[in-house]
Amino acid sequence: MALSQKANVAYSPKGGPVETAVLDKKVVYDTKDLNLWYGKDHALKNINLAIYEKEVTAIIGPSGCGKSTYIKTLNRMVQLVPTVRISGEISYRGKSILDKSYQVEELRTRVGMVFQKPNPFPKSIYDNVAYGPRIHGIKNKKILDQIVEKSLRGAAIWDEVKERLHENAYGLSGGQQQRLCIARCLAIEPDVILMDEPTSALDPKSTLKVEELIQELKKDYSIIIVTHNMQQAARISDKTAFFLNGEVVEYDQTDVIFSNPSDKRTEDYITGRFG
Ligand SMILES: Nc1ncnc2c1ncn2[C@@H]1O[C@H](COP(=O)(O)OP(=O)(O)OP(=O)(O)O)[C@@H](O)[C@H]1O
Repeated sequence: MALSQKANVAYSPKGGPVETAVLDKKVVYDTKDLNLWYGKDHALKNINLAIYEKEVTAIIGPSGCGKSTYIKTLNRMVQLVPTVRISGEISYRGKSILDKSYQVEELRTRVGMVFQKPNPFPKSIYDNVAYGPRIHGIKNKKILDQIVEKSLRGAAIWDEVKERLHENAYGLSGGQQQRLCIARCLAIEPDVILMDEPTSALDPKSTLKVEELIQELKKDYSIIIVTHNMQQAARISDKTAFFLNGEVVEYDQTDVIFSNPSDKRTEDYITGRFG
């Protein structure tokens, strides 16, 4: 069923919420008329996207269309690139994050990120997960133990590592390292988890585990995932945005995007005609 036909959901096909008051789910991120340039390269063009809480939102599209750039605007990581220039607005929980007055540190405690390649620190499994809480001033060993166990359980890796918590994280398999990175993310109790192709370096079995984990995590977190894997987007996401050449071509419920897209370019992409 198309989003717009659902009784309690108001929705604009181009991405913005129409009447947020009648939505049963809150908007976590609202992006309005976002444009981004790397020097002269216009990488994001008039992006309008409302992202809802406790859902999985997939960002799909061919290489170089701006998917990673977009999710890196959501935690302001993209502004680490010196040539970047941005216009438009992104609000997170109602506050404009592009405003100079917005404290980026606050955003980073609310929004975690998982990257394409697992990137554990060269530390023990325990210290990887305890790192964020320690930075936030938690020193009590009992509390840290609890956070570490809860986060590793939350990332569905506790049983595999509970006997080796003080061994180096580099001794884990790639799939385990990725789930450890998700645990590290959960330890700061984020609101949102950004995932940039989190399974592209993993084998099918580990991919499945991470996908199952994402399904579990969306009960408590809002997840935005960039993926090249169309089946993955179809399997795990609630909504899907199709990006092309820096624009959002179509954004809708995932089943609509994959069964009844309204734009020919979306259909061509999901049926493998290009990209
Ligand atoms: N740090 C950067 N400096 C300059 N240009 C960049 C930078 N990062 C990305 N770009 C450019 O911005 C455009 C969008 O890139 P982006 O990485 O967001 O695309 P993507 O859809 O995530 O691609 P992929 O699927 O290959 O990861 C590309 O033209 C790319 O060359």
